[in-house]
Amino acid sequence: MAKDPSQLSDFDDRYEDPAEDPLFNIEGDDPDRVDIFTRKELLKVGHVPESARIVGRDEEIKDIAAELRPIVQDDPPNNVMIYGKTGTGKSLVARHVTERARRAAESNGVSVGTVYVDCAQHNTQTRVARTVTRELNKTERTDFDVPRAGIGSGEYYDYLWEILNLAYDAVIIILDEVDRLDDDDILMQLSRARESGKADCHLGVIAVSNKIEYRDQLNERVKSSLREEEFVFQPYDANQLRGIMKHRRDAFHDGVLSDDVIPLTAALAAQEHGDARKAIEILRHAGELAERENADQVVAEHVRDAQEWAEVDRFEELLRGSTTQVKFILYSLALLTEESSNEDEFSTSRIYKRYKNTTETVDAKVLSEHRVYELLKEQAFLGVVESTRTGGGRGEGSYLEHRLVQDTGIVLKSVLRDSRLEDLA
Ligand SMILES: Nc1ncnc2c1ncn2[C@@H]1O[C@H](COP(=O)(O)OP(=O)(O)OP(=O)(O)O)[C@@H](O)[C@H]1O
Repeated sequence: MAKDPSQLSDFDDRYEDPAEDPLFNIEGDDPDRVDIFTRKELLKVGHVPESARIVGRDEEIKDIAAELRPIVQDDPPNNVMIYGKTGTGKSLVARHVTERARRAAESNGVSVGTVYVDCAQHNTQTRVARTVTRELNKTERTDFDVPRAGIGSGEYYDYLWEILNLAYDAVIIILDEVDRLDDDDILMQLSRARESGKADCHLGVIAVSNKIEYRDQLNERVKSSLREEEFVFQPYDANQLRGIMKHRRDAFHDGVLSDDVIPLTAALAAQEHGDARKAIEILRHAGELAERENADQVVAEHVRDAQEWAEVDRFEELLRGSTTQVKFILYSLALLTEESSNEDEFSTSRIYKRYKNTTETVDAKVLSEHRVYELLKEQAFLGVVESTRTGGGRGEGSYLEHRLVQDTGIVLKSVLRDSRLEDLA
């Protein structure tokens, strides 16, 4: 008998009525339990909020709209480049303005296609060309399908030019994290499509990057064909972050957020570099922690725990791909730091002694002191530790001392999340 593809397996369940499965039985929930969230989707990072919820970016929205405005009258838009640190609203503003431009143009009888591409995920020319082409293809207008695989970027471009000619007056393409592309030829293809006679459609590119030096890396031909307008988004201050979060408070049920939660979350995110993504993530996670604890309210302590969780996560991301040996070294340095109340910089030989101790405890291979020194220098290059040269006393040579950049608690927690280091915990 053919299997129902929606079934994950032949699930031989003990519960006749699946609603009785205790893991998922919502009837058994405590009736006094307070629901924390009412519209959690407002706290999702990819969520594009309506205008009223966008705070402190009026000028940027106006400026970028001015670059796209020509499409409303079926004239060519300008290309735009948006720079700024992470979480400063670049993607949000790009998507928001693009959608408004599309609606305004459509109501004026100009048909506009829009595509958003995350170049961190689609980092080759073929992948971007495929995403753009397949998303823009409207079979009812073009009467053909675009293959998912088996063709190269050149063929995707051929499809794309045909789609642009058949289906649209103008198209706006957002290339987010554009610096992650392994080849900038796509920028040239798109910006030259019309003048080279390939597409009879206005094409605007909004490229987004958090690397301000990105433009200098572009090849001259790309720069001259893109001729884009540049905008730099500044980080948010604590006031703006507070505003951003207040406009999402209806993600929570009334009365669930204690008064100090939003100011504290804003202050913590502002201390970093005014990252709205981080602020929203901390707020969501604080809510989840309260939910898990069955608490009636989200309070300051949930925010602090959520912030620590975010830092451990970020640090773990930085360590992803590091060997177990590197983690032994960082673990040893963290312990040394914790044990010493008045110093946080240690010579390689002190770290090595501690490291030997650590590896022996779990019966792991012990590297040579020189190798540990090299690995510490590698970690300094990655920004995990800071190594400074110290002059020895008389007759002694100078040597390196190493210090953890991140809080020891965070380092210990991230390192111990690795199951291979479980025994140390
Ligand atoms: N001005 C704002 N008003 C309301 N929400 C905002 C604002 N700026 C950013 N956000 C929210 O913060 C989160 C991160 O914003 P966004 O993705 O636009 O940042 P970004 O600058 O593109 O970051 P990255 O470079 O890391 O991609 C999103 O959830 C977004 O909705």
